[in-house]
Amino acid sequence: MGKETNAPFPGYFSAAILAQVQARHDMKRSRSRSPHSEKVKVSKRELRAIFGDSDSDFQSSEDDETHSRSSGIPPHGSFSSLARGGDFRSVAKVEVPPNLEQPDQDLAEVACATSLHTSVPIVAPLERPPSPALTSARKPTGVNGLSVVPGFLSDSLQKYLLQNIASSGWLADPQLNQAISFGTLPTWLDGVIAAICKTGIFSEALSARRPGFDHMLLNVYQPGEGLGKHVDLLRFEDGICSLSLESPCIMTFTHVTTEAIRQVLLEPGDLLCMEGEARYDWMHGIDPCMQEEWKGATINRGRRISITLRRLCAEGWVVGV
Ligand SMILES: O=C(O)CCC(=O)C(=O)O
Ligand SMILES: [Fe+2]
Repeated sequence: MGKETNAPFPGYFSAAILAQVQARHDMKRSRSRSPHSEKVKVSKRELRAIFGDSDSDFQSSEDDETHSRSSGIPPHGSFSSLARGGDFRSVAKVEVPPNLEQPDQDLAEVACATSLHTSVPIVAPLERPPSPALTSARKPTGVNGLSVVPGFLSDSLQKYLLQNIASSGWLADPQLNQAISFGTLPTWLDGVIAAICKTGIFSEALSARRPGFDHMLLNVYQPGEGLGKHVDLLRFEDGICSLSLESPCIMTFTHVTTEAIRQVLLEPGDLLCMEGEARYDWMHGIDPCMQEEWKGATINRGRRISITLRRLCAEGWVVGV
């Protein structure tokens, strides 16, 4: 497990940026383990100093504290952090402008977690993975571009993913509730990603892009924890998926202009996909509560883990998660 340092929350800058900003700043390392956050400002000049003028081809490696730029090597890395729902979601709503026009302007206030592991290895799979369902059978959702595929992950595949998450060490510290992997994703996700691209859930163009996804966000929700409603940041391309593990929940979609509301039940093993309208015109969120009602049945909210798969836009590698 890596050492603990302060570092910005994911939510503003890409994981690679976070690692580099962190290395550069040697930011206010704190011995405190409490989950509160603090703020730091990052300017364009600092980003320039880190990346030079180009916004591509930098490498972030767990073995390389300096995170040097390196052409031809795809950026990759992973870390886990503490991002307590409220803090993270409220700050994550603030958009960092994607253009870096004014040289010395502060780009944003970046919340710093007081507990973050920067050197979490990308682990090899534990065993041969069970095959994911190659189904595109979906429930109607009432939102254009929103698909839910119930039972996409068999019980054994859910177990396989959970075992690999556990063995990754990302969440070994119970205080940590989020992990990010970007660039080359853990190989134990390969089968699932390939299956998502083959099921025909997404449009042809999105299904055909390679890599299908280059950013994984793992969220752990303790019983009763929710997720503030939001539209995913624009530094991610269209075509976003989330896999549900361990506990059911109801996800609420709220239209950004009409405020129309639609809800979907997400059960362990379900795959949720957002494309087009669902991705851009509707916010999604999860109510914080211990119990909720779904078609006359009571849903008890235990611990839930979700794996969100996304693809960073080209400029997303520079300014944003
Ligand atoms: O937990 C989920 O299924 C979705 C998470 C999510 O929307 C996000 O992290 O942006
Ligand atoms: Fe989201």
